[in-house]
Amino acid sequence: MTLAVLQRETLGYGRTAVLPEVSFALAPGERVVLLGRSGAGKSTLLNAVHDRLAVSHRVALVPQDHALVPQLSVLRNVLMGRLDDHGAFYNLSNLLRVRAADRSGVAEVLAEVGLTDEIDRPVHALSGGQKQRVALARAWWRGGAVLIGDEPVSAVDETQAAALLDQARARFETALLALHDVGLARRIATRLVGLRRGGILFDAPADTVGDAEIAALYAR
Ligand SMILES: Nc1ncnc2c1ncn2[C@@H]1O[C@H](COP(=O)(O)OP(=O)(O)OP(=O)(O)O)[C@@H](O)[C@H]1O
Repeated sequence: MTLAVLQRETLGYGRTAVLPEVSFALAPGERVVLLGRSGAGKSTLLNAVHDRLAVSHRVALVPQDHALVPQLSVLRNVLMGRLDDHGAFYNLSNLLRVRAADRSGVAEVLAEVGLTDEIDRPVHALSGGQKQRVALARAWWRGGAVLIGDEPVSAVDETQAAALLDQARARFETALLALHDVGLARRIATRLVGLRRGGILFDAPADTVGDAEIAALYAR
């Protein structure tokens, strides 16, 4: 069984093909990490898989730019992870006055990502790493079958990144992530996919991909 399949599909923008005739499948229980140089097409593939999956599954997304609302508090940004669970009236009234149960639920995920003291601060006043952790907390709050993350721990230190990826593993059965840190990729991935020059250079179980294969991805 697979959650999402691309079969010889050409992904790109307008008339520009970034990944011509690419094939990729994601199965339940897999933690797939995309590796490759900047511009190799990791976000392009991730977004294509997200678009297909989101039609039929609950997906928690951590986009590269975080997609937060800077003027709103951390609490309200995290609440947005479940906007589509409720009707407009619930969401609007909750925006004005957050229900106690929602606040305490969000406080729990904020504690996990180390943002307890930031719950009422506006997002624009946070550091880059704090903003990234708000985006992760929103995904934790949303939950779902699959986590899709585009460089989701790029702005935090390595120890924090490892802890956050461990949380991701505990919370989501299946994950598709783009990461630039190979050590972190090896920590979480069951499968590694290397993108280079408009195609997939390797797609294999993580423990079968050698360091030389990974180094070849980044060679000039
Ligand atoms: N919205 C867009 N419109 C046109 N071209 C785009 C757009 N987004 C990305 N591209 C191009 O597609 C190619 C792949 O970009 P993509 O963002 O998928 O790479 P990436 O591997 O995720 O890079 P990075 O590690 O820098 O995030 C690049 O050449 C990029 O310039």
